[in-house]
Amino acid sequence: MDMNVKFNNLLSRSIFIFPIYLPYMLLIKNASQLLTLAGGIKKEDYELGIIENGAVLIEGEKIVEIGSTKELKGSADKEIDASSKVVMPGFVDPHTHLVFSGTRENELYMKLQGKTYLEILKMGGGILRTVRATRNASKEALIKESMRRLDYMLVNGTTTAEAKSGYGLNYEDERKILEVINDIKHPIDLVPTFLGAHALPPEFKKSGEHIEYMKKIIPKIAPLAKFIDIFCEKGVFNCEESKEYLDEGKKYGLVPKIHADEIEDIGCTKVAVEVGAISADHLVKTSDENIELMAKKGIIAVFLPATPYMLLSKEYARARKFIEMGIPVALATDLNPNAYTESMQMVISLAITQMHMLPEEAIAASTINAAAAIGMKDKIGSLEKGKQADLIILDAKNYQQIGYHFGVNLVEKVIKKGKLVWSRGNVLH
Ligand SMILES: N=CN[C@@H](CCC(=O)O)C(=O)O
Ligand SMILES: [Zn+2]
Repeated sequence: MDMNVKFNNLLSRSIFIFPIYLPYMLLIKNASQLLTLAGGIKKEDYELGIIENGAVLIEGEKIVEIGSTKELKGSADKEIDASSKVVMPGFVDPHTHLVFSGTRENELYMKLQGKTYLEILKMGGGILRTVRATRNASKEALIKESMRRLDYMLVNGTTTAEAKSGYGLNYEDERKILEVINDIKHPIDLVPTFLGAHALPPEFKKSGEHIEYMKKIIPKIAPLAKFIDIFCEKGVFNCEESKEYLDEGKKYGLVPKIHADEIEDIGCTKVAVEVGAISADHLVKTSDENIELMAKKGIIAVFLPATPYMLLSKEYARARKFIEMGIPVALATDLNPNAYTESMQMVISLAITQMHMLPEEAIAASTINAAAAIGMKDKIGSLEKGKQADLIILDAKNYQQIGYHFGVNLVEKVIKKGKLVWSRGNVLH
């Protein structure tokens, strides 16, 4: 048999054996408003990029085309009609403590009697109460509890979230939490943060001793995390300890984040600037001078309005000041047993009503800016060609209804990596 015939036989057999799968094409069409959020993370850059009667063409896990329904219709295997709905990027939640055991609703009574967050912590409640419960919980139990929270997050429109350790405060239990974050199987993509310096555990008398212990375990724990974080606060960890601990994390490739100025401004944003943090979070008490410092270094401000809300506080981060200073601002739930919410829609409502952010600013802060706060703005957070196809379809005629129509879940469908993973009425993932 001559070579040619042999080659043709081989080719025909190989085509037969390895049929080439055409990737699945999905078209989301007829959106009353399609928000692309393409453009950037600073006020003067980003725009909602609204397309009336918009459509998104998805191939496999990626967005391949954005445009009007007229341009794109008829080009997919499956179509989802988004008539009189808003279509936008899935919410990104850049600050959560979602892996924990036990709850602290009892502390509502203490707050109602006027006890402060730090007073409750000093009494062995707060974070330390959750540490005791989480240390006693098995990895399996933590996975089970976290899956329920992730399901609530998904149906409320979150498609990517950061998740911190911080309720172990020793090597074994910090590792256990980070393994849960790395191993859990859920449509929501998780980004792990090592928050070993979250509070002073009972085994140490001085905060400096705990920092020394945590610095020693960083080499073993670093492979399980992308970020490192600390609760820089009066009576918890001071600026010097924070800088030392974050700098040690950087040696092992961990990108710094910092809980700053939640209760007092002791200068933690200065530490954020010195270590080149990707974000500083809370910022309720940040002084004008330190806001200016953050502006110079382009550090992303992450606001967590659900925390003052659940601390019965009237004081929220001065979002307008940060925005006027040109600082990119993001929003997050801060999901934890003190601020126990999975809803980015509730956070958007609080950002508008309590921090006077414009709806457009709050939406950008919950998508593209939030993606930037976890180093993922090139992959998610906006609807652009080549980005991951993470979208949500909301029962809203226009985007201003998000935050305005509050206390309910407006999300009707969630598409994650090009797949419909949740549709109101049944769970598909
Ligand atoms: N303040 C520090 N850490 C979390 C709260 C954790 C907790 O209270 O369990 C926060 O960011 O608010
Ligand atoms: Zn936090």
